[in-house]
Amino acid sequence: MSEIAMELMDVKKKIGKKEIIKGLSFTINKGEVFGLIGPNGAGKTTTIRMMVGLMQLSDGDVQILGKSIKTNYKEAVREVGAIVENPEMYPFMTGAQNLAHYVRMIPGITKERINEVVAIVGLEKAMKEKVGRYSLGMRQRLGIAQALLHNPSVLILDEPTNGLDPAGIREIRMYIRRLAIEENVAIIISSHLLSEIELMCDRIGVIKNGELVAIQQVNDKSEKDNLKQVQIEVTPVDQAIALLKTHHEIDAVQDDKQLTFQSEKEKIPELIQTLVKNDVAVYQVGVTKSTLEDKFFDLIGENTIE
Ligand SMILES: Nc1ncnc2c1ncn2[C@@H]1O[C@H](COP(=O)(O)OP(=O)(O)OP(=O)(O)O)[C@@H](O)[C@H]1O
Repeated sequence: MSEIAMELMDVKKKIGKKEIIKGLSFTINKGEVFGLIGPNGAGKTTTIRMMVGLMQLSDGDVQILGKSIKTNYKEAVREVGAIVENPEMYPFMTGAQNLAHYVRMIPGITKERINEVVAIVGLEKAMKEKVGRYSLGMRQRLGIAQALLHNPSVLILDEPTNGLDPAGIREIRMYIRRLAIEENVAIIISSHLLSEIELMCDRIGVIKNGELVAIQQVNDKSEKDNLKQVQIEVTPVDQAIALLKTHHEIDAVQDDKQLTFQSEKEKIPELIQTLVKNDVAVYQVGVTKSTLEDKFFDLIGENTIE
């Protein structure tokens, strides 16, 4: 079973009277690349700011390696590396000087670790060059290296491909995938572009109006083709969500009175049996062919899907 790196538990955010995030719950595993996607204003940045401890939660909790961001802030945040706003880099200094400058602020980072992260993002040869001469993609990679220095369990990147040309996007994608595998970190990426994120993520969570509307596996093509979108109408809903999670490792999402999740068709009777055996009343079971892309067309509108 995969190890959970981060768990969002009914996370809510209210600013003034407006509820911006309305109860987000999902988990991200070590070694997994998780995409958070949704239209502009959906709540991605707000969610990420809460995940990294830059913004307080109004309700719920975020746990990183089981450490609560509310009750164990320092230890929880220690496990997170992030690029939320553009990382501060000095163009007149070389890559190596920038990292050395940054390291002065965090105790315990060795020279070996610096060399290690530089190698992970493939910037060995550019270390002696001034950052002002770097391409945007190289600057992003240096930012990623910086965020990795303290060996975090979770790396969070807000719109990492913003402003990059196709070659830069390809580069970042490659390093992100490599990072998840080699360092076994959980990587969370936000974007409003499906086409970009689909290629680098294992799973994608779709948010709209501060709510999670779908979670979908993406990278494993064979599995993706075999998976069905299942909707069930059940009570009590919370119990059904918990049962699917503990017995079958399924992340079900509440969508009005229904629960939606992905499953292989052959497994559906078994899932329903678990629910019924545990006194959950099942009123309806539906299977649709709706794909993630269809959802995006509904959600985001055609013109932003490339
Ligand atoms: N400080 C604030 N005060 C009031 N409303 C806010 C504040 N910050 C964000 N919002 C609102 O919260 C909602 C979510 O914003 P957020 O920036 O998290 O969305 P997003 O999905 O990251 O969008 P984008 O892709 O445009 O960055 C928006 O409707 C935004 O107007």
